[in-house]
This record gives sequence, structure tokens and C-alpha cells, in this order.
Amino acid sequence: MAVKLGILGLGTVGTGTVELLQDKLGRHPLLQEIEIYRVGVRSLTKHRDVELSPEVITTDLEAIVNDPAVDIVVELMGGLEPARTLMLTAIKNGKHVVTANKAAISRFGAEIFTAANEAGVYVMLEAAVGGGIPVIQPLKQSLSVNRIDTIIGIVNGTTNYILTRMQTEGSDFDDVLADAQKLGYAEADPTADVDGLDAGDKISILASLGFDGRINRDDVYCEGIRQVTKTDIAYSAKLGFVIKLLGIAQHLDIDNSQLSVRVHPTLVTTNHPLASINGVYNAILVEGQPIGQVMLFGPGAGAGATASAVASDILNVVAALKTTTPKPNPLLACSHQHYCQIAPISELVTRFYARFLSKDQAGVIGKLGTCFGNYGVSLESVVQTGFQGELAEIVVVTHDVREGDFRQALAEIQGMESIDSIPSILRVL
Ligand SMILES: NC(=O)C1=CN([C@@H]2O[C@H](COP(=O)(O)OP(=O)(O)OC[C@H]3O[C@@H](n4cnc5c(N)ncnc54)[C@H](OP(=O)(O)O)[C@@H]3O)[C@@H](O)[C@H]2O)C=CC1
Ligand SMILES: N[C@@H](CC=O)C(=O)O
Ligand code: NA
Repeated sequence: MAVKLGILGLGTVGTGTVELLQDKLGRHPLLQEIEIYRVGVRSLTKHRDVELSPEVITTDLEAIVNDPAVDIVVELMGGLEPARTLMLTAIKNGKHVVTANKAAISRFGAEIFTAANEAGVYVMLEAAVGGGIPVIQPLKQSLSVNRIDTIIGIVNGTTNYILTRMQTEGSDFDDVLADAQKLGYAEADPTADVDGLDAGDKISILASLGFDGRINRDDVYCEGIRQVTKTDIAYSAKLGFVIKLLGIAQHLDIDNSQLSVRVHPTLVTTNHPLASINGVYNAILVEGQPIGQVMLFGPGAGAGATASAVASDILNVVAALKTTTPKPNPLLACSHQHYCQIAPISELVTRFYARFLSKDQAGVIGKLGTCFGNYGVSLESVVQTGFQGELAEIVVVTHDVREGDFRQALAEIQGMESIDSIPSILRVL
């Protein structure tokens, strides 16, 4: 008997998934055993790029998750509600869930996975992070015997696409964002991409898998790319860096009791493996013991790439349904019980890049150096780069410093008579 899918959502990812599942030739033979039984949408009159018989498409999503004939609910609608409630209802009804919804999983993962474990069903989320890149299953399976030290990723395709085009073509932010939306990369509300929230959802999920505990999404510091200007991209290039929006999860202290989990635009030296990841591509660099460094690379968004991840999850569940294991396979299920301790961003120790606009007076650089020194901030380089109108532009790169100390120094510098403003503060990897 075919395994019946109830797909919620027929937008970019839903359409890509239906297309893939309808074109089985040359793909895994288990796909033959899958039937697209119901597809839930908001509008019945909207044009669709895939053909489905009228009885398959419905606006009654509740009916899908309550239908005893449905084996797997594939949630591709996005958003927090009603996605959360529909997934929980499906689970309560004994259905497996495949989802691409990082926003819901990063916030309601504890509730959803607890319910799934109680019901003895799987919740699969390969599409939720890194689009088509296999990263969830590798962290759960192939890499899980390692002790993970660091996960650093370019995990948002939209912002990487925007930064790349700003860098290579000098394009304007708003024009490139519009292109990313047309290409189906951006979220329904692109604020989630631009402000680093989508990357925050994704690094929370990766941190949970890599560091084996739950992550409270509200503890994850998120800073997006709105403040990254063409000027900073140009100065960074002169200093030998590119700017990337990174999601970073790492142990903060020697006894490994606290994690730092964060998202921010970051200066990355041009010879770093993440520096050459451009356009909609994503990459996740995992460092662990004993494996060392592993980098997973591929298309991070878009219909086809994401469909590949969704379909592979469906296939894994179909394969599990074909075997008669009495208990869920622990390598596919989630068993976290405790929350990881996340340190505030002020405790982070990192290098910084800062750009100052100052009045063109003698001794400004000396005053900056003295103030930084008072807070234990040592400077790697200080360059007076040019002028903006009457104001001199000074760019500083620090050595490693505790973020809280750096911010205190900046607050004092901000108050100096000779300093007009500090237009950019970026972290350096
Ligand atoms: N786009 C991408 O590249 C990627 C997206 N994702 C994730 O995949 C999910 C889907 O994204 P995407 O395909 O881009 O989104 P779209 O906005 O393109 O599609 C959403 C679909 O869900 C349907 N839908 C939304 N809300 C409701 C509702 N309340 N009731 C009924 N139907 C509803 C819409 O119906 P209708 O068509 O009738 O409007 C539409 O078909 C999101 O969680 C996203 O974060 C993950 C990886 C990559
Ligand atoms: N909006 C997201 C889509 C994939 O998760 C992105 O741009 O990465
Ligand atoms: Na993925």
C-alpha cells in the first residue's frame, strides 16, 4: 500500500516537492511507494505550476491532519501558527511530520519533539537548515560520535545573495532583496532574513543537535545585515576581509558549561573556507573531536534544492515505515531533555572592526587609543582612510576583547567632543 502524504502548503517549497515527487524516473525506487494524497492551500483559485487533481487540493488543513488515511504530514506552509497546532494535531493522531519550518521548530521544538516521542512518530527537518544541504542528518548520525567544539555557518541564502551582489557589483541593498524575493529565496516576510532572525532559528537548531541539548531561542543574539554598507564592504576588502552573515555556536568557557550562540555580520579573512561561499549558497563548518573540520556546502534556498531535503526526509520515514522496529530509531528521533546554558553576548570574546567619523582635529587617533587602552582593548590596526565631507574616517580592527569591555569603551568614545559618530561596528572571525 502506498504511503499517503498530506502536504500543507504549495508555495515555493511545496511546488518544488510535488514536482520532484511526480517525476520519479532515475530517483530512489522507494519514491514509487509515495502518494500525494492531499495538499492544503489558502487559495483554491491561485494558479499552480504543478498539476494535481481537484480532489487532492483543499483549503481545509485541519481535515488533512485529522484524516486517518494520511501517514505523513509534510508541513511547508511556514509561520508559527497555525503550523504549530497543525503539526501537534498530526502528531497526536500518530502521523509522522516532515517540516521545513525552522521558525516553528526553533521556538516550539521542545513541545513538538516531546509530543512526537510520546506518540512514537518522527519529526524530520532536513529542509529547515541549509536548504538542500544535508546537515541535520549528518549531525544526528554520521558526526554524532564526535565532540563538537564549533559550528559556524552561512545559513541564510537571501542575505548571502545580497552581500555577494553588494560586494561584486556594488549593487544597492533594496534592489538585490527584490531579486532574492523573485527567485523564491526570501521568507514571506523578508525581515526574518535581513534581520538575522531566520539564521538565528537555524543556528539554534544546529546548536541543539551539535551540543546535545535544547536551546532557548530567546537567548540567541541576532543581528542582521541592515547596517552593512558598501563603504564597509570596500574597507573590509582593503583590509583583506569579506563580510558574511554568520551563525556561530561554540563553547564559551574552558569547562564547556556555557555556549555562545549568535548571528551577526562578520569580517572573514579572504583565505577562510567560508569567505568564498557566494550567492544563495550556504556552508556549515563543523569542528569536532576527533574528526577535525568538516564543511557542508550547497544551495541554501530555492524550490528544487529545498525539495531535495524534504523528499529525502519523506524517504527516510517511508523506509522506517517499511521496517517493523518496536521503538523509534534514536538516530532519526530527538531525545533532548535539558536546556543548554547560553552566555549573554557581552561575554563573547572576539575581534572587532569599527568605523568612526571624527572632526579633523590633531590627536584624535591618540585619544581613541588611550580610551581603548583604559578598557583593555588592544588594537591590531588603525587606519585613517579618507574623508566624508568635513569628517575624517578612521577604521580600527581590535585584537580579541570581551564584548562588554569593548562596548564600554565605545560608549565613552561616543561622548568625545572630537567624535561625530560610529557608523559601523562589526565582529571579526
Ligand atoms: N523558500 C525557500 O527557499 C525555503 C523555505 N523554507 C521554509 O519552507 C516553508 C515554506 O516556504 P515557501 O514555500 O517559501 O513559502 P510560500 O509563501 O511560497 O508558500 C507557503 C504556502 O503555504 C500556504 N499557506 C500559508 N499559510 C496558510 C494557511 N494559513 N492556510 C492554508 N495555506 C497556507 C500558501 O497557500 P497559497 O499558495 O494558497 O497562498 C502557500 O501555498 C517555510 O517554513 C520556509 O521557512 C525552508 C528552506 C528554503
Ligand atoms: N529565506 C531562507 C530560505 C531557506 O531557508 C534563506 O534565504 O535562507
Ligand atoms: Na538541509
